Amino acid sequence: MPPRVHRLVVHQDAYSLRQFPIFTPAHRMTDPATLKGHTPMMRQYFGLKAQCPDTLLFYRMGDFYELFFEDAEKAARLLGITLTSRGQSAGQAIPMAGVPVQSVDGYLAKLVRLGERVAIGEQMGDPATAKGPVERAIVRVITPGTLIDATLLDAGQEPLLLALCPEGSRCGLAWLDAAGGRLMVREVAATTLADVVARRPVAEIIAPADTPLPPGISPQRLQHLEKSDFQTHRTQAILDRYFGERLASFGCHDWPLALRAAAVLLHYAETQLRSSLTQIQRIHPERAEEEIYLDATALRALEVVESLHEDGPTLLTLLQKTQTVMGARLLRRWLLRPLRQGPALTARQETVAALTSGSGPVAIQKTLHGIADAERILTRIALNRANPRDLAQLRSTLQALPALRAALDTAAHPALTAYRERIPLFAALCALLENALVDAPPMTQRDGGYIRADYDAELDRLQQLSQNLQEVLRDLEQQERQRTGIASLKIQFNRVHGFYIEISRSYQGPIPDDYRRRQTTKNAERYINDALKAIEDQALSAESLALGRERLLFTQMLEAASPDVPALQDAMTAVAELDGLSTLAERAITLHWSAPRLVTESLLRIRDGRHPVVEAQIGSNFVPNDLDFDEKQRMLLITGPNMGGKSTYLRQTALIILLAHIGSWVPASEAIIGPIDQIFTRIGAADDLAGGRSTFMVEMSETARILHLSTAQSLVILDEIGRGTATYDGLSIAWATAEALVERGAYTLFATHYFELTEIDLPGLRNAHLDALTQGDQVTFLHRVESGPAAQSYGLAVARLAGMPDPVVQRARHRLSQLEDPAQPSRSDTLPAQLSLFQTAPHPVVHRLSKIDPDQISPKQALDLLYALKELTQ
Ligand SMILES: Nc1ncnc2c1ncn2[C@@H]1O[C@H](COP(=O)(O)OP(=O)(O)OP(=O)(O)O)[C@@H](O)[C@H]1O
Repeated sequence: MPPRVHRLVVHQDAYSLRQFPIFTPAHRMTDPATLKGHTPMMRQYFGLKAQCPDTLLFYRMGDFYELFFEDAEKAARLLGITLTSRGQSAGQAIPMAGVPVQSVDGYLAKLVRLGERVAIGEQMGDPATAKGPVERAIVRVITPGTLIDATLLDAGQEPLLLALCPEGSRCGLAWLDAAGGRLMVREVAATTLADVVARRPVAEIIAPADTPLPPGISPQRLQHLEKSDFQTHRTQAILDRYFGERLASFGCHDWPLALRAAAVLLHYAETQLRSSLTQIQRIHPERAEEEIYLDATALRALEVVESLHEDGPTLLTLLQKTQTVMGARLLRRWLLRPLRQGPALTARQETVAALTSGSGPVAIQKTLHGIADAERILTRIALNRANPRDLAQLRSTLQALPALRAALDTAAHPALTAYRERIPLFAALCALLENALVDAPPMTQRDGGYIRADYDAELDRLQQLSQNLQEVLRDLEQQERQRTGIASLKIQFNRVHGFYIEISRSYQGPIPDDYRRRQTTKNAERYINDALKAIEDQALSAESLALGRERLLFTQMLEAASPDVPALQDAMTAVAELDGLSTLAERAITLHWSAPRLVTESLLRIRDGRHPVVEAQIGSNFVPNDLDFDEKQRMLLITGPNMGGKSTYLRQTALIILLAHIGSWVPASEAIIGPIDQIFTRIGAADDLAGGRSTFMVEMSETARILHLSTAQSLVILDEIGRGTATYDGLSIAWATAEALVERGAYTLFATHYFELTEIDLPGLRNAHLDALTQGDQVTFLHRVESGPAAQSYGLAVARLAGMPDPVVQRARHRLSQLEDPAQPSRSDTLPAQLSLFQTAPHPVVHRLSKIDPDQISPKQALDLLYALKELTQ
């Protein structure tokens, strides 16, 4: 089936539900011929479904959201809910599945995690007054890339929506973090698009029809839109509506494709959310020349934010001591996008330095405790989707600000005073929230109870009325007991059936004439009479008036907060930065790190460098090592035993450089670092069977990328390349790669088990090895990097250490001595011939058979050969 292409219609007016542009493709069910014979309600359902054909439609019916037809079957499968059927429409039973409105969030969260899109069809009219089915409308479409509700979002994650706008050899990209209110853009050569997309996990992608699926993205995540949606005249109107004249000040006017992507992105998101994205105040251009490029492979191999093993430690988990979730997410963003030397990085370094001096970071950190996830709350306020608890959390955030500012004042350091200026107090808004909201408001407005007593006289009056009712009811109960003589009679209330007079079944006497039956239960009959009905009407109207009044007051509060949203967003950005930076300061002190020196000369000098994550696990047993690269000395070829610490040394160098470029201190006693533009890694064996690439193919394509893209300012880490193929092929590839990188002048750490490579004699290349001691068959790793090549190989000792059976180790030793001793039969007799790329080794039996000529051997020789072949199969 060809992919469905949606069309977005550009609207320039303010948004309202009714005028909202909807995707155009018509659902087959809206065909008048198909609709014939269906009930009015089902016709309404098909009308809504036609607006959002590729979604699961949650159709509100009273206290449930119902799904019908294929949606019901799919939801039943994905959510494990019961599939039933509802009456008949057009002569057929309608498959149906439903979820209670009260618990819908959990189900939505699950569907969104599975990458599904859900349309919410709400009841808009009053069921009591509606003729025919009550009016319904799609109030929003929930998609994985446009989440803003706290219940659907993981606090630590930032689901991103990405728009692509390719044209010729270039492509514009725009990412939206809808909940955080951030929009980032970039423009790249089409050849690097796949890399740039892979670097940042995205929840959903939109692109013009025919755009191929970027690698690693599941087809379900990609939405194709009409190409015309990306045309400049349409996109410009959207940008004008959002940013007007300010657009020119964002510094991305020279990126027309990125701006078009941004516009389509905004329009797509507002179409799903059915609201203008007023939380988006600006566009952040991401310029390649400002950042250190670390591709997805390097991020994975270095275990920066995700471990290669389930729940394993990462650099992020080591750093993640932030006080707020905003700070936690920011730290993650910093790690994914390290900065090159420049004012932004210098400012972070200066703040971290300021926070490590004086009374240390703890004074600031203590004041951050009460601060909630305010940036997401502000988005919900901007979109009119905030709930009472959101406002209470905003209140506690505002209440924490004076102490934070006081702590910044006390620190009296220019770097920190600058932050003080970025965090105003919002005293009026804080006072409003303190006066209006109860201490612990409920999550939803549904049942009221979130506005403080004494805040509004009218609300107090209405609430008084409904509370007095308790007394009135008690009086009536007393009266009725006396009048009827039924001692067990009770007057009660429940939400479904309202007020009732309950008479237990144990009472067998006559029931008063004015009692009308309301409900029968197992143990009792429930009645109502005129007196109780009058009280009920009064109560319900007082209650609904009070609820309405609370809603009105809440809306007024949101309106009062709205003008402060942009300034509050800026303040929260400053708070998140302070949290991130004070965490880096705390880590620097606790983990005994030192401030790196970023210099403009071409050099890398590390004294006593450590791998921060390995050190966190083994503590003082970690052996620090140095590294010295300068203008002349650019490559280190590292040999040494398995388990000696080669990979650890390689990775720690990359991590130290990464940490230095997020503004952090580093695990070394000294680090002097010249300009770095990119970090590349080729580590470990990973295949990509789903992508149709073998281990060796992955290894070669990663190496090829490094050879194409690295420069004299790049750090390149190569861990045993060439292993995945025949020895001589692998060795030759490793050799040629090493030579190419030396010529390129990239800072290269090259770990290898090919001792032959230590013979390369080129200026700029130096040999080093990881030290180990052997005694008999025992090997002790010293984990110290020493200069010169390793003296011997320790493979067999390590194999024994790993528990290989003794006979196998013995046999290997024997084989090794044969291979190493030139007097022994030549290699070509004992080993199959060297294999070239992509060939597989023939089985020894085949090898032996290929050498004989059956016409030339006697029956006796044939029998001997048969026995020999049999033995080879053992
Ligand atoms: N500097 C060090 N100090 C203390 N222990 C270390 C150090 N470096 C590595 N180790 C320990 O040695 C183990 C093996 O290290 P690593 O994986 O770096 O070895 P390797 O030489 O790359 O091995 P192989 O060649 O088999 O890949 C690590 O898991 C760690 O526990």
